[in-house]
Amino acid sequence: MITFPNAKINLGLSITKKRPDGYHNLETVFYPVALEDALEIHTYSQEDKKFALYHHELEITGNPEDNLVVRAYLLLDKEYHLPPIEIHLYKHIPSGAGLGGGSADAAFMLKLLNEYYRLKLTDSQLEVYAATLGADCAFFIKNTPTFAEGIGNIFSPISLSLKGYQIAIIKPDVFVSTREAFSKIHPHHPEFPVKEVIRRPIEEWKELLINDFEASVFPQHPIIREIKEELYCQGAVYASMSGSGSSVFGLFRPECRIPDFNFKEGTFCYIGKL
Ligand SMILES: C[C@](O)(CO)[C@H](O)COP(=O)(O)OP(=O)(O)OC[C@H]1O[C@@H](n2ccc(N)nc2=O)[C@H](O)[C@@H]1O
Ligand SMILES: Nc1ncnc2c1ncn2[C@@H]1O[C@H](COP(=O)(O)OP(=O)(O)OP(=O)(O)O)[C@@H](O)[C@H]1O
Repeated sequence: MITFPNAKINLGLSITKKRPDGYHNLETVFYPVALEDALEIHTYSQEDKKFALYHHELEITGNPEDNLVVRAYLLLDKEYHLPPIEIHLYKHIPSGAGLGGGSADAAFMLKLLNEYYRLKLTDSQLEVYAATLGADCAFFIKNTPTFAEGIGNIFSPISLSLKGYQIAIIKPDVFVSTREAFSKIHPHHPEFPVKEVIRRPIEEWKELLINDFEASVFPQHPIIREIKEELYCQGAVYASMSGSGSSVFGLFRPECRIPDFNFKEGTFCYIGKL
């Protein structure tokens, strides 16, 4: 059975408080984007080991047992004693991009196992499992535009549709550590709360909708700021870094002709429709 885990972008991201457990409270809107990995599982015929993981296309660092799809499988296996499986992960969403690729893979693995082995878990139950795998993992269970607060795990649905808009996602060949990015933030409540700005016309977002990580990440990696500026030069109605970087997205009106970008070699570029 196969599924297609998709990326997310953050529309606005305010880091409001450092918590005693070391994590941070934040406010953001998660919006799904059709940039997809492919994730396929089969019951494994050789029963001498629990799983075999094969990656294809983009590289993923780390040991197989640390891969989030494997962690998702082992989490459900602990409770439901699943058969051994063979996993094929075709990676197209770049890692360390702020696009939630690893979290999406994990959440889609939970949904896939639920369906394949008829575990009959509800979305709420799947969200509880997902939340133990990563801060923004639970979003990908329902995978609809969502306002998130808490550590990124308390959700309220929002009625926001960007249908018809085009999106460009550009990721330069630089890595931003999410943990390190959080450590450089001075948490504060925003002048214009994300939840309110998002209800305003998209033309107003440029001045009001802020990703707090940009202020600390741009000085260290000026190329990310340059990409954002280029997206505005090319006609984006709104552009921002996603998550803690290093990707930047630009939203373009349905009728706008997105040019062929000419970024440095090694830059990841995706152009699609919302
Ligand atoms: C910044 C965002 O991309 C916004 O969507 C996400 O909140 C990041 O989510 P993620 O990559 O799934 O993050 P995790 O893998 O859970 O956490 C990585 C590290 O980031 C820090 N972290 C993460 C989320 C959060 N609300 N506060 C934090 O301080 C913690 O040091 C944590 O060890
Ligand atoms: N299935 C997976 N796909 C990608 N990375 C994975 C996966 N499993 C574990 N990882 C590890 O997680 C790290 C972060 O990858 P991820 O794709 O989630 O990017 P991210 O940009 O940090 O996403 P986020 O928006 O959640 O911050 C990688 O460096 C990698 O070592």
